[in-house]
Amino acid sequence: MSDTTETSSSSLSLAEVRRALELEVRIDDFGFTGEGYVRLQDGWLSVHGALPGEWVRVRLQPDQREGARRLYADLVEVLEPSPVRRDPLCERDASCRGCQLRHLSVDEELRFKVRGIQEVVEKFGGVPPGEQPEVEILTPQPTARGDAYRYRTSLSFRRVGDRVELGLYSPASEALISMSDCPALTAQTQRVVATVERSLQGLNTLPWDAHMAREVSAQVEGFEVAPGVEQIRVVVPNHGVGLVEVRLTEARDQEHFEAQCHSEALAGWLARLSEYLPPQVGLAVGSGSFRAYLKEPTRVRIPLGRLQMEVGYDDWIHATLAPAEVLYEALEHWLEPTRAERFLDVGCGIGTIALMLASRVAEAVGLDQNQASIESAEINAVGQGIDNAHFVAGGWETGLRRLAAAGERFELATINPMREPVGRRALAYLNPLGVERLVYLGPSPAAAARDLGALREMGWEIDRLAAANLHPATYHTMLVARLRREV
Ligand SMILES: C[S@@+](CC[C@H](N)C(=O)[O-])C[C@H]1O[C@@H](n2cnc3c(N)ncnc32)[C@H](O)[C@@H]1O
Repeated sequence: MSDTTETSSSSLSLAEVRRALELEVRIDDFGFTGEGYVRLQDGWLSVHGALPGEWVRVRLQPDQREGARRLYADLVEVLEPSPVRRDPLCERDASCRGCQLRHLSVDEELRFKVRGIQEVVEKFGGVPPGEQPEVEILTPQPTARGDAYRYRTSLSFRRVGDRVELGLYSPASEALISMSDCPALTAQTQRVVATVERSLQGLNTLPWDAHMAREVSAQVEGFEVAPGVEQIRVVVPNHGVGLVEVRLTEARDQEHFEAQCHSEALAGWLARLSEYLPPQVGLAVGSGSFRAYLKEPTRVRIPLGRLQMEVGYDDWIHATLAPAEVLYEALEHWLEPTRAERFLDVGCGIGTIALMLASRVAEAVGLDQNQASIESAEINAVGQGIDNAHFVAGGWETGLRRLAAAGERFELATINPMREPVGRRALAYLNPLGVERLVYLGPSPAAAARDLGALREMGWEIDRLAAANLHPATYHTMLVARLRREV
């Protein structure tokens, strides 16, 4: 009996798919995370890397969950390619899965992102497509291959027998996926990753302290993690000033952390790595809340538009530069600020938006729950000579309530949360704060659309929408919405 089943896909059932080793199927549409999916009689089949309309040969992944309505298969061969398929120009495309849309033309990728925004605004925001403003696209120019914008990457490290590996875990590969020539990284970041990778080879021959090895090594899927070294984080912005942080397995306390740092083996390797790194790239060792800097600079400097932002290691910051600059530029334009107005930056992080707007408004105030970021924002205000921007620490609800109780008023605001909705209770303070124009920047479109739904019920109207392409070649999209309220 042949292992390959040929059939028209939607007539298949989950049980039939489970029985087949390989199948030939027609892909129906995109799934939420950019994978191709096939509608089955009683469920779905997801195929990473397959495009709608394509006829493909797929192999069912092993160990699928009993009773699941969604099954997963790997793409074996594209038998009839879609006209919008492009060469991914990346050898690891099939195994890495970091860029889910790398095989899609840029125009189609942007259409996919616009459609995603329309769908969530309808589903969670309660606005039918016919009543939505047209979804604009905010994307770096030129989009060409849509790559090489990432200047930050966190890589795992492990030792497998005689080999060392530095890279990313992938559901499609046993080995860590090397990032030293990843086309999504800027050339400078690639170079530093390659340097660290080369220097890591030396770890194999280091005389690890037996006690330390016992203390900090762990077994992960049968592989021994290198004693002491868990993860390596690399940040290298445009003009080359960056930092490599070697993350040690969790330290119990300061003493334990220092014992790890000073172990002869690790210290030797770190000294060697420090010599290999370009002069502007600093080196730090960290573990949970402990960090020691071995080589300056201790803070990263990031050019953003006309600002030079200093970023501490506990601060949130975009992982891509050129797309973030496009977003900030659009934001300034969308807010229509005037010198008579006050501006509130909710979820201000290191203060980028407040500082960018400060010269165009009477006063800018930033709110964030991360005390370290508030301190960075203050440093950045002083560093840029801006004296009409102030920053306060606080959570969404407590922070906004405190501002409202103090009688503060703002005509303009931005809200920029992480991937969770801000929630109705906190959003309700925007009205007593007097906010009239609001731009919402939502890294999770579904979460953002829930907040938009809540705001609409409080009298806000969405008058502009955009899909911001902050992570080209991936399915990630930021929802940007401008809202107005009659006061
Ligand atoms: C996506 S970052 C935005 C940073 C900033 N707007 C920028 O453009 O660089 C989200 C920020 O929201 C803050 N945040 C997350 N949850 C929060 C909460 N419950 N209350 C206040 N701030 C919060 C985080 O600390 C983080 O700095």
